[in-house]
Amino acid sequence: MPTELDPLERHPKAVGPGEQMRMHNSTCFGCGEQSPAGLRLKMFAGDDFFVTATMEVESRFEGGPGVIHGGILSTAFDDVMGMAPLLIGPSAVTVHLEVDYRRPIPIGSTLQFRADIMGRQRRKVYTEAIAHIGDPDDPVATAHAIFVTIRAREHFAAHVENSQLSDDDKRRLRAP
Ligand SMILES: CCCCCCCCCCCC(=O)SCCNC(=O)CCNC(=O)[C@H](O)C(C)(C)COP(=O)(O)OP(=O)(O)OC[C@H]1O[C@@H](n2cnc3c(N)ncnc32)[C@H](O)[C@@H]1OP(=O)(O)O
Repeated sequence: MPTELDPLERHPKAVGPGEQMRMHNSTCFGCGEQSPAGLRLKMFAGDDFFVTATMEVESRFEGGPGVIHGGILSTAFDDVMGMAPLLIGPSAVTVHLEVDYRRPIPIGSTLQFRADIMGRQRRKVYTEAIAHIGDPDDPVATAHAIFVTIRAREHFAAHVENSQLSDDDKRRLRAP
């Protein structure tokens, strides 16, 4: 992370501490309620610059026998950390993601996430996150990611047609 950082300020329209974060896209594989096979992550704004989330480790997420698939875990980290920039400004997309897997995560467990904004420099937002099963001081995995803020309408304009969103939602996204 660079040493020269911009000041962090909570966005006036960000949801309040303790409130559920609004889905950034209802058909998102990570947090969307309309994603048929998604992770259905529920996320909450924390104080200052962090978000939390929980995820039931369902048997459909299995990788090795009886444990979570590493790609599923990194997807969850991506989405939880990707919500954090919304506390300080516009939507942002991942440009870099790294995950450290520390312990096997059993099917049937409840994973808890916390993602913190570490700093911002121009459009780059630096985040770190932990996943734990009850004891935040003993994480089962940790992650770091860099997000870059975008103008969402412009960024997705060429792709909205491929979305699972309803035609009405697609029209709303395209509206000026
Ligand atoms: C409806 C609402 C939905 C809201 C959507 C919210 C989704 C959140 C949850 C899901 C997150 C995802 O999975 S997102 C999906 C996966 N990610 C993506 O598809 C992103 C693909 N990448 C891109 O489209 C592009 O790289 C952009 C738009 C992010 C950036 O391109 P750009 O606009 O031309 O900007 P560019 O100058 O290249 O980069 C800006 C700054 O970032 C730095 N930068 C760029 N890439 C990297 C990198 N890999 N590692 C470090 N730094 C990087 C540059 O050096 C520069 O720093 P400096 O010059 O300032 O120093």
